[in-house]
Parts: sequence; C-alpha cells; structure tokens
Amino acid sequence: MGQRLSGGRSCLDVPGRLLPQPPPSPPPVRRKLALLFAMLCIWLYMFLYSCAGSCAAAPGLLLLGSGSRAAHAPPALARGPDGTAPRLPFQAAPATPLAAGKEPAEGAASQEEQSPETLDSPSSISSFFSGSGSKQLPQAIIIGVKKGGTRALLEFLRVHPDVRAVGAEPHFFDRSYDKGLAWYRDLMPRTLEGQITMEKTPSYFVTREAPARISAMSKDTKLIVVVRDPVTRAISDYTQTLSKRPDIPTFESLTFKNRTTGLIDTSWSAIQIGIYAKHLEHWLHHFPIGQMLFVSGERLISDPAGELGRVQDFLGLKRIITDKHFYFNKTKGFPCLKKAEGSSKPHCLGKTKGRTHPEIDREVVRRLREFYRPFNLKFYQMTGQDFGWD
Ligand SMILES: Nc1ncnc2c1ncn2[C@@H]1O[C@H](COP(=O)(O)OS(=O)(=O)O)[C@@H](OP(=O)(O)O)[C@H]1O
Repeated sequence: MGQRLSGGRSCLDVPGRLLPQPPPSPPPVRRKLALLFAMLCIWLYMFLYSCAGSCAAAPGLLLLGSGSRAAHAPPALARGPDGTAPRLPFQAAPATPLAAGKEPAEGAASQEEQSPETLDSPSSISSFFSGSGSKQLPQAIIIGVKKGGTRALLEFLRVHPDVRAVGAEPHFFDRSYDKGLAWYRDLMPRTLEGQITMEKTPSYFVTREAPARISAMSKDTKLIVVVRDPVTRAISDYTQTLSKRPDIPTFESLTFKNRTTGLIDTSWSAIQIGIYAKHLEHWLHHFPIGQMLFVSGERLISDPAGELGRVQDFLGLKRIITDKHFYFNKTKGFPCLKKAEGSSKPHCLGKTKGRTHPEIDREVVRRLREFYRPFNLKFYQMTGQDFGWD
C-alpha cells in the first residue's frame, strides 16, 4: 500500500514496504525547495509585471501597470466606462504643411527614413522596467528642423536616465491630430516620477497649425529646434529625395523659378523650410521665446557634449551626458555614442544620416547664401544667437 511521505506530495507516493521508514526530510533539502519555490514566484511576478507594460490587450494585467501619475492625467484623457479612449472636443483634420513645395520634395512633412536601430528597440532589461510607470503626454518636443540633426539629438538625449522618448516620429500635430490626445499619449513610453517624456517630429516647425495645437495640449511644453545652415540643409533635404527618386531634376534647376533672372523658388519646400525667421514668428504667437531652445546643428557635430549640456540645462535635467559619452568615428565622419541607450555597445546613427551630398554649382550656392542672409540675420536677432552661417 502506498504511504505518503511528509509534506503531502502525492506524486512522491511509493510502496512503503519497499523502503525503510524515511527519516524526516533533512532541513537543507526543504530549504532548497522553499528557495526554488520563492524564485519561481519572483520570476512569475516579474513576468506578469513586465507584461503589464507591453500586453495592453490583456485587460486583467492593465492594473499592474498603472502608476501614480496616471491619476494626474487630464480629465479629458480619462477612459470611458467601456475602457475606450474618448474623442476630444478639439479634434481637427490633418494639417497642411506650411511649405507645400515642388512635387519632387514631397512637402515639408516627408517621413524620416529610419534605420531599424533608431526605432524603438529597447533592451530586454529596459522592456522589463518599461512595465512600470505610466504614459504621459510629452513635456518637451523636438519640433524641427528637418535635416537639422534632430535624430542625433534625440538619440543622444535618450542616454539620459530621466529622458524617455518615442523612437519613431509620431507626426501627431501635423498628420494625425484628428486621432486625439489619448491616441497620442498611448504612443509614448511609460515614465516614472521625475522622468521626461519626449518625441521628435521635425515637420512641426513648418506646420501652421502646430503651435496652437501644442499650446492647447500644454502651454508649458518645452520646444527644441535644431537649426542648420539653411543652404546645407536644403542640399541635405534634396539629397534625401534624390536617394529615393534618382530621376528628379538637378538641385540647381529646382532652386530657381527663373534661372536667368536668378529668382529663387521659395515655394520649393527645400528652400522654404530654411526661412527660419518666418516660421519662428508663428511659434512666438503661442510660446514665449524662453520656452524654446535653439540647438546648432553644426555644433551638435563639432561639440555634441557642449550642445547636450545646454539641452540638459534647458530641460532641467542633471548634466549626465558629457564628453565621456561620445567618440568620433572616423569612418562615419560623425560623433557616435560609446554606449547606446539600454546597450553596452558603441552606436552611430544609420546610413541615412550623414550622406554624401552632390556637388552643387558654386554660383547657385552663392545666390542662395545671398537669399538667406536677411532671414538669417532676423533669426539671430529673434533668438539672440549668432549661428555663424554668413
Ligand atoms: N552624430 C551624427 N551622426 C550622423 N548625422 C548627424 C549627426 N549629428 C548630426 N547629424 C546630421 O543630421 C542630419 C539629419 O538630420 P535629421 O536627423 O534631423 O533628419 S530628418 O529630418 O529626421 O530626416 C544629417 O544630415 P546629412 O549629413 O545631410 O545626411 C547629419 O549631417
């Protein structure tokens, strides 16, 4: 007949007469079993907890992920009784970019080409921790400018432990505003108390509706603009389009409305985006200049730590990102991170950042410099910074 061993483990039942009476389990074995069980419980708890961050579809797990800050969400963002996000009162149609541009440049809001590593690719550790905290609307946004160095700035900032940013460009305030703030907030990574939520969409800077829309979300939003010599920026913009559509006309022919008279085609978005003073005026109707930070795209390359120091100050962050975080990669020709966010490996931006530009006719470059000079000077006055493009 079977005889139960101590501890009531029925799977260990054996015929009693075949065995000598077992001595009571030696305490070390019991201790090991208890330890094993405790470890299993911890592992299970960790699994469920991290799942709460990523398995949004699992209703039973959602509660685990709701941090204290969720309670402070604006009432307009509260979920309805059915758990769905409400439509917000100020929903609007997608914005038309300020710079419509010639057909080849596809307007101001062309999608950034991202190499896979620049999209959200959190390490397993950071995905585990992303299960805690709550999603917040961004307190700071990199609003521009296209081809200014916005990706480099965001990737560098993400190294800071108090910055959490969405990897891809949300394009909420220009293309998806009708989806509502709850949709936008849901795109954001989870943050803990004291962490800043950020995103970057460079087309916001030239989108007419963006200043009012961002101000309606929060008039305290901090705005960062990475600016670069408008002539180089235009060539960089053109180079990106050329890489996708090699059959487009030359930069020189697109620059002019009339090459003989030297009249610049300001409707071409590659040119239009660089008239920074004009775009800035729209923002200043909604935000004080002190709430905007202008980062030099050139210095972001020559002295990334210096520019990152200014950005950290502006965001009220401890200066954690310093010289020690960067090295100059000779093959890439750009500064790279010694360690990317959530990784211990060096990290340079992908192939779509730091392209070789085509050679542009010197006379055309000279004419463009002449065209931009008054706008640049106005921009220096408005920002109180001389970017040295002239
Ligand atoms: N560290 C580092 N590595 C690589 N590239 C760097 C870096 N810092 C700034 N840049 C410059 O960033 C330019 C691309 O700007 P954006 O990221 O704003 O482009 S985009 O609007 O998001 O498409 C890109 O423009 P191009 O050189 O014309 O490709 C770079 O000059």
